[in-house]
Amino acid sequence: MITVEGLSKSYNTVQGSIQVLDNIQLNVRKGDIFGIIGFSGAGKSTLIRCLNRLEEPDTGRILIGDEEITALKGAALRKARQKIGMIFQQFNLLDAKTVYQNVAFPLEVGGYDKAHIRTRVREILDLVQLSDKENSYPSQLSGGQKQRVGIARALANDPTVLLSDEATSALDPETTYSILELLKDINRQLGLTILLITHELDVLQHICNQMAVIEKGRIVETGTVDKLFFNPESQTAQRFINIIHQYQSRRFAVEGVGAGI
Ligand SMILES: Nc1ncnc2c1ncn2[C@@H]1O[C@H](COP(=O)(O)OP(=O)(O)OP(=O)(O)O)[C@@H](O)[C@H]1O
Repeated sequence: MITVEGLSKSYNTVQGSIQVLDNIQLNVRKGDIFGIIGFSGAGKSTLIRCLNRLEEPDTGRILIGDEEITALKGAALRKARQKIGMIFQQFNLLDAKTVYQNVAFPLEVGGYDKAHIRTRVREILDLVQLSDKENSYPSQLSGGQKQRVGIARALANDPTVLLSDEATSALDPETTYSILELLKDINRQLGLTILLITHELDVLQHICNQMAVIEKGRIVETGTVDKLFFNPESQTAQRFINIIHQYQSRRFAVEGVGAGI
């Protein structure tokens, strides 16, 4: 469903060119919830933004469904982007528009008629359990509700994949779980392939079946999420797992037998 071959990307800065992604290879199957985990600065956001060409890769090929994204430009690229839903850490909602208008926006851009838009927006707001908020403005919503609007907007055009750029990082743990559960439901109900980036093992553990570990712009490990927990191979994966082990052993030292169980 998503194939990335030989993707590299550098940024020009006042200090010169810095290479942020180095020969990335990825293969995400249809129906996967695929998590890319890495520490801050590893290149996660750059990678996910290259997938829909919000960032322009230097080299490499990106295929999503039947489309070779890296071969498209102009109107063809804009059309292909309509089938790539994306959600963001800071939600990126239009503050001057209501919930209804935010979700309707990509459908208006897609040129659908008003009756279709009305039916689709109501259907999607029902799916994300926000039907009672259609006339509210983003400023009147909680963080979790704002992200539900973000998800509804991303789903409006019936995308083939959903990209999540740290979508739960700005949310408290309880709200994070409710959003992750919603993404899981959407994956199950719609069979939608989800690719997410995160720096939280919890997120990976909670919803992903497959993962890749990114370290200094390179994919250093891929496989199932269970493999990451039981047999971490890369330095980054081992650092993530060590953080959990240290936390558990400290709790054990403070609380004794049964701590953390
Ligand atoms: N527009 C830019 N211009 C120059 N350097 C950039 C730009 N965007 C990102 N970088 C640099 O590229 C590297 C990777 O950044 P990126 O945001 O992709 O990492 P990340 O893994 O998503 O980090 P975080 O978890 O902190 O968001 C960092 O060193 C960052 O400073």
